[in-house]
Parts: sequence; C-alpha cells; structure tokens
Amino acid sequence: MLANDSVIVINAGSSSIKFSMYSGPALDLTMRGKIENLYSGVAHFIAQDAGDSVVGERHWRDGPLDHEGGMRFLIDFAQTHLDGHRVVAVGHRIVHGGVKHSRPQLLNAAVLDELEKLIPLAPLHLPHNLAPVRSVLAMAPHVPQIGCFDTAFHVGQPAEAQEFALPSHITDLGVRRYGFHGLSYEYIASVLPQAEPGLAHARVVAAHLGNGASMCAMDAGRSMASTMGFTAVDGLPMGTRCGALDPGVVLYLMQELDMDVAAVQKLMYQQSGLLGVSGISSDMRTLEQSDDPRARTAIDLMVYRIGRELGSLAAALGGLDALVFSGGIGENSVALRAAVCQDAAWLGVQLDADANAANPRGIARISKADSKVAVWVVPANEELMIARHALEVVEAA
Ligand SMILES: Nc1ncnc2c1ncn2[C@@H]1O[C@H](COP(=O)(O)OP(=O)(O)O)[C@@H](O)[C@H]1O
Ligand SMILES: CC(=O)OP(=O)(O)O
Ligand SMILES: [Mg+2]
Repeated sequence: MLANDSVIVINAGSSSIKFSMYSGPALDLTMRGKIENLYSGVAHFIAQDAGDSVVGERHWRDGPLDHEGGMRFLIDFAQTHLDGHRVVAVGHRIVHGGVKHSRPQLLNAAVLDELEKLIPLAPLHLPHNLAPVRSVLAMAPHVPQIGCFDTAFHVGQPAEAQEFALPSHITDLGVRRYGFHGLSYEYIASVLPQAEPGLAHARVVAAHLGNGASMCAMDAGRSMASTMGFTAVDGLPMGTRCGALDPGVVLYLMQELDMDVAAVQKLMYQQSGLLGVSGISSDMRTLEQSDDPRARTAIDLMVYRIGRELGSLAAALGGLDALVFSGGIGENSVALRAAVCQDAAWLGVQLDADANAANPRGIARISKADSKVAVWVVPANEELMIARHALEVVEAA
C-alpha cells in the first residue's frame, strides 16, 4: 500500500449510500460522503475531505432519487475527485451472508449470483448492497471488490443463541438467527479496550440505534447474542420496521385481513416502527421536536423495548459491565440515552447527566465514576472495519 493507494468503501443502506476513501498503509480517511433521503423528500449529497471541509454538495429538489441514480452520481463524483489516488480495492457492506459467507471475500459474478438468492432474507438492503458491486464490476472489472458481511461477527454465538425452537429439518435449511450490524459491533469491540483496557474482558451490551436498530451482547469482544435474527426485522422497533412480533400476528394479517406476502412485508419493513406508531415520521429528530402525543408514544415504546432487550442480553451474559450507545440515535439523542439508563438503574447503571448532556462527538464515557455498569458512546464506524478487511483480503490474494 503506497501513500496514494486507496481503498474505497461503499455502505449502501436502506435510505442512504455512504462512501469513504482511505489512503496509504495506515488507512487514513481522505474523503467521506453520503447521499441521504433516497426515495423520500429532497435527497441530499455531501462530501468532506480529511479536514472536514466540504468538497461537494448537491440537493435533488425535482423528485425523489433512487439507489441507482445515487450510485451513478457517486461514481462520477469519485472519478473526478480521485486526485491521483490509485484505487486498490472497493469494499462493500453486504447485510446478509447466509450460512456460507461468514468472512470478508472477493466478489465476482458467481458470488453475486449466490448472494442474490438471499434477497428475501434482507429485502430492504441486499438489492442495494449488490447493485453497486455489479456497476463497478462492469465499469472497472480489474479492481478487486470485497464483500464484508454484517452477519459474520455473530457466527461464533453459542448454538442456543442461534437456534429457533423449530424442527431440525427446518433449522438445517438455514432458518436460524444470524444477527446483523456486525461490522458496527466489531468496530466497537476493537476500540473499547483502547478507551478503557478493563473492557477487553468485560460483558458488554452494545446498542446500534440508527434507522435500523439492534443490540448485541458481547463477552470479551465476542458476540454471544443479538436482538436481530433470521432477518433484520427482528428485535427492537426501528425507523420503519416493527421489530419482534408474535408470529401469530403474521398469520392473522394473512388469514383474517387478507393481506398477501407483499403487503405484510411492506407493513413490517416500511410502515411500522417509529413511523407506524407515531403516524408522523421515522426520524427521531422530528419526533423529539414534536408535541404530538403519538410522537411521545413511539419514543416511549422504543425506550421500553430497549430496556426489555437489555435485561434479556444481560441474562445471556450472566451480568453486565458496560452499556454502549452507537448509531444515529445512540450517538445523538441525549433524551433517549437518559431514559434508557434511568430504566436500567436496577442493573447498576448510573448516568452522569452532565456528561450525557454534553453529547460528546467521539468515544466517551458518560456514566458516573462509581457506576457499577460503565456507559459509553462510540460513534459507529462500519466503514473503517470494511476498509481494514478489504485491505487484508487484497494483501492475502
Ligand atoms: N441529532 C439527532 N437526534 C436524535 N436522533 C438523531 C439525530 N441525528 C440523527 N438521528 C437519528 O439517526 C437516524 C439515522 O441513523 P444512522 O445510523 O445514520 O442511519 P442508518 O441506519 O441509515 O445508517 C435518523 O433517522 C434519526 O432518527
Ligand atoms: C441491518 C440493518 O438494519 O441495517 P441498517 O441499519 O443500515 O438499516
Ligand atoms: Mg446503519
């Protein structure tokens, strides 16, 4: 890896595409950008250099933008802003790897065909994760592309954390809990011991609360249980996803309300969660600013469910030493962190109200010095994890 050699990372989410460029042997961040609000309202692109100066910005005011249009724009943008950098690899976040794909790997047309079969397991994400790989493959077939799977970090969980109580012939088909946001949790597990060496061997519950939201129980940095399961719709209520649901509800919707599979999928993935409960918005910022009681109800339900899952994950670990907040909501919502920590007082969580209200921009401890459970904020950084994995794969190839 020479100084101008660069790894480009693409993290295509359900409503956004984030990209980053890392350069040189130390993988220094040289550029990052994102397009937000795909499909709804005015899509917005912003790119910043290493010093946070804005190097590109655009709004799409004349109609919604989709992933394809967004990727076309980003590829053009990247090509005109490479500035002498040589792209040695493109790393992608791929939400679901199924049973077979549990390590970062080189992507080619055959692997893509296989991954496409997993689309029903992550309908909101996988098509958008895979489309950019095909675009780059067509445009620059010689550039190695590496897929990094959100499910991979959870592969070593104990069997009972992975299995549903279903007959074994169904389990054997791969119908089991996988867990997601693994790149985010892997990053958290890598930085916590640097921030506080005692946490290297601790029992930690991390909450990745963004548009998608999940929690993960980690013992000494290894995943032991996750709130997300077979798909990324399980567990916590999210921006537009319902989270855990009595499976009997699905039968009722189909049998009694005559909803077909597409309608149930749309309900569970796109019309529920904060949006569905509030009837107002999937965005925590909008709900926190609203004085409509339905906004309060939606936030309260999310806080309640985080508390329930925290108890469950602490049980899976046999105790709790630290709680970590991450993701757009976890990093930014002072009120949500305060409410969750107040409910978790029974576990020995004592928030430092001033440290919490200061809303730190980096990795920071926000609990009282004598809190039995340490509380930390760790800004999500899936992109850095992807860049590191991509480099490892190309250097090993
Ligand atoms: N200042 C803020 N206060 C509260 N919530 C915020 C704030 N900024 C962002 N969020 C929440 O973070 C969400 C996006 O989180 P993010 O992790 O960026 O999403 P994604 O899952 O798409 O990566 C938004 O929908 C919003 O609810
Ligand atoms: C897995 C998942 O839910 O991802 P995101 O948070 O990007 O929606
Ligand atoms: Mg996310």
